[in-house]
Order: sequence, then C-alpha cells, then structure tokens
Amino acid sequence: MEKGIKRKNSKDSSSELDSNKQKKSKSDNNEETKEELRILEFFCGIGGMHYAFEQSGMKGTVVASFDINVNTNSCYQHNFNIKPVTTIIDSLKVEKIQSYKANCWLMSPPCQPYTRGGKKLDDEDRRAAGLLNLINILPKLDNPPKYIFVENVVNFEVSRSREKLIKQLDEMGYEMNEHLVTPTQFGIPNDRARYYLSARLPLKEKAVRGKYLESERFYREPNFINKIEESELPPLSDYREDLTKEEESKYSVPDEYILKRYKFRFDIVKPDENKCSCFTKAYGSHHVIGTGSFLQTEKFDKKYDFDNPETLLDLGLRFFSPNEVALLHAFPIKYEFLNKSKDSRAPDYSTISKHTFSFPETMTQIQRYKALGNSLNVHVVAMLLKHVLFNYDNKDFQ
Ligand SMILES: C[S@@+](CC[C@H](N)C(=O)[O-])C[C@H]1O[C@@H](n2cnc3c(N)ncnc32)[C@H](O)[C@@H]1O
Repeated sequence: MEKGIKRKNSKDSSSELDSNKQKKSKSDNNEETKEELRILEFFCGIGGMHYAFEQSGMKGTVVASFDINVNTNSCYQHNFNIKPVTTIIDSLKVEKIQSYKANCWLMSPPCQPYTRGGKKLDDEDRRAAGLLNLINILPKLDNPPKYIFVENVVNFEVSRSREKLIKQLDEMGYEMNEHLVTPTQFGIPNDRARYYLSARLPLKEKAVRGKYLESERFYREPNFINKIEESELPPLSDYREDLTKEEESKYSVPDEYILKRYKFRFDIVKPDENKCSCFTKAYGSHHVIGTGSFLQTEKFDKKYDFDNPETLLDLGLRFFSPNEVALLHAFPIKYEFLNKSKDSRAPDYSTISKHTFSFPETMTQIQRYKALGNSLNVHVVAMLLKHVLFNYDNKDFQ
C-alpha cells in the first residue's frame, strides 16, 4: 500500500482538493456528461496543462500533445507514457489538426516575445510564430474547438499577439474571460503572476459577435476564490523535501555566485516564511538575480548586508530542489520526495491526478530547473479550467 504524509488542510487549495477528489470519482463515472473532451495540448513542455486537466476533475482525453524540446518530451513520456509529437507548431497544417477530431485546445506558447525586460518583439518575434499559426488555422477548421485555454506571462495582455487572438476568437463567436492571477491567491506560497484566457464557443443563440471587443472585460478577480492573507499561507517548510545534509549540499548556492553579485539583492527566504518568488528557467544557474528565491537553512537570527556579501556566506543558502519547485507548482510529485514526518499543509496533488510526476534520471539538474521555470502552476490552471473554461458548476456544461 502506498504510504502518504499526513496533511492538514490549507484553507483554499486543500478544500478544493477534497472536493476535486469527490468530483474526480463523480466525473469518472458521470454518464450524464454531455460531451467527451478530446484535448490537444500545444507547447506541452512537461505537461502542466495535462496535469491541470486531470486535477480539474473533468472527463476527457489528451489525444495529442506537441513540443519541439526533446528533453521535456522525454519527461512527458516518462510520466504519461505518451510521446508528444516532436514538431515545430509553426508548420502544423489544418489537415493534421483536423485529424485528431479535438474539441479542446490547451496551450502555453513561448513567453519570450512578451516578457518584461525582453526585446518585446511580440508578433514579430519568430517564437510567436507557433501561436500565430494556430490563430490562422482556427477559422479554417470544419469543427473549431469548443474550448480554448491560453497561459502566458504578464504583459501578454497588452500585446499585438493577444489582440490578434482575441479578434479571431471574437469573430468566430467565442465567449471569453481573461484573468491575471498568482498562486498566492489560491493558497500556495509562491508568486507566479500569469495571464490566462478561457474561451469557449457558446450555444449559438448566445453568441454576440463584437461584444467582447467593445466591453470592459479585463482580469476580474475570479469570483470562485476566497481572499487569503499572506500570513494564512502555509510556510515554505511544508514544501521542503526530506533531504539529508549531504543531499541538501547538492543544492548549495556556490560562494562565487553570491560574491559575484556584489551589491545586487537577490531574494532570500526562511523556511517559516509564507512566500517565495517566481522560479524562472534560469533558476539554479549563475543567474541569481530575479530567477527565484534562495532558501536560508542556517543562522536564522543573523543580520546580513548585501553591501557586504561575505555576511551571506554562512547562511546555508541553497536553491529550492527541483522536487520542491515542482510541488510549489502543484505538480503531483510522488510521496517519497516529501518529508513524511511532519504535519504538512502542502496539498498532496498525487491523490487527485491520474498520473504522478517525477523526472527521468536522464534529465540533468539544469534541465529540470529550466523545464520547471517554463512550466505553470497546475493548481491555478486546474481551478480556472474547472470554474471558468468548463464552468463545471454550471449544469449546462456537465
Ligand atoms: C512556456 S513553455 C510551456 C511549458 C508547459 N506548459 C509545461 O507545463 O511545461 C513553452 C514550450 O513550448 C515549446 N516551444 C516553443 N516554441 C515552439 C514551437 N515553435 N513549436 C513547438 N514547441 C515549441 C518549448 O519547448 C516549451 O516547452
């Protein structure tokens, strides 16, 4: 029998988790569900959208996933036993997409064309070509997907690419919702503000084209979440992997990274704090500024000074391990990675996912951090899928 850690419910996410467990078995057996979802997952990476769909409690199948990266594709295959189609999405053709008979598209296109601090070439960046190709394909399909979900970085909401996407969807009669939210609003002690679009084809008589473009539509706080104060979030120690001192040293931040960054501040968090910053794809490398928080493991009372970086050297600074980042991103990691001895409020997502998550041994540490930095918060997406895209509580869509 699989052993689990005992976990207290954290206010928001765990109660959702419990209701999801019930919904999961309900939806697995729910013969009343009117339509079987057939999903295409574009830019699938390590499968954040796939896990989110599983955690949303809806019934359906990911019929194909697409990504160009062989490392993340091997991780995806390792966990789901499905090999993503290794292809450039820019060159996918209508016929190919049509052959899957899908009614739902989930996607997180590359964020580099829109990232703050980047060149912001937007639709002129070659990395936007995949998304633009999918936008062009949409109106050419005999049966366009009934549901579309898009995740991207903050700033996408002011991009020309978004404008093109919204215009196309509006012309085709999609009903849309956009949100800018972060996992801390969902009870998870990690900041990762992101843009989300939920679009679905309404019943024909409900479609009012052009209405969305003219209306005030932006980024309302989702009405299904309760306001949570930062102090109510579980401490980071609840997300800590059960590591020996020796194992922990694998993640130590090298002294030269700290000293090199003379006078620059990076984010240091203690285990009893309730928030860490967004992990990017450069986390774990020598790029230490703005790529994610470091965990302090010693000398908690010591006063340190960024102007004297030597004072930082004995704080036992380490990177969050890949498994810890995965858990903060709500991936359903296996029990054996977690600290079983404590009463953690970190939800056990493996109980509501059909598939668990682990890295294949062949993936290097840097590749793991990169894949996680590119991925998404599974719980946030699951909740938006459930409450907004599929409007699970609305009987029309059950
Ligand atoms: C923002 S990440 C999405 C990650 C994913 N949601 C996850 O959970 O891991 C973008 C992904 O798109 C892939 N990608 C970027 N451009 C692509 C293209 N033109 N064709 C296919 N895949 C592409 C990258 O390899 C990367 O895995």
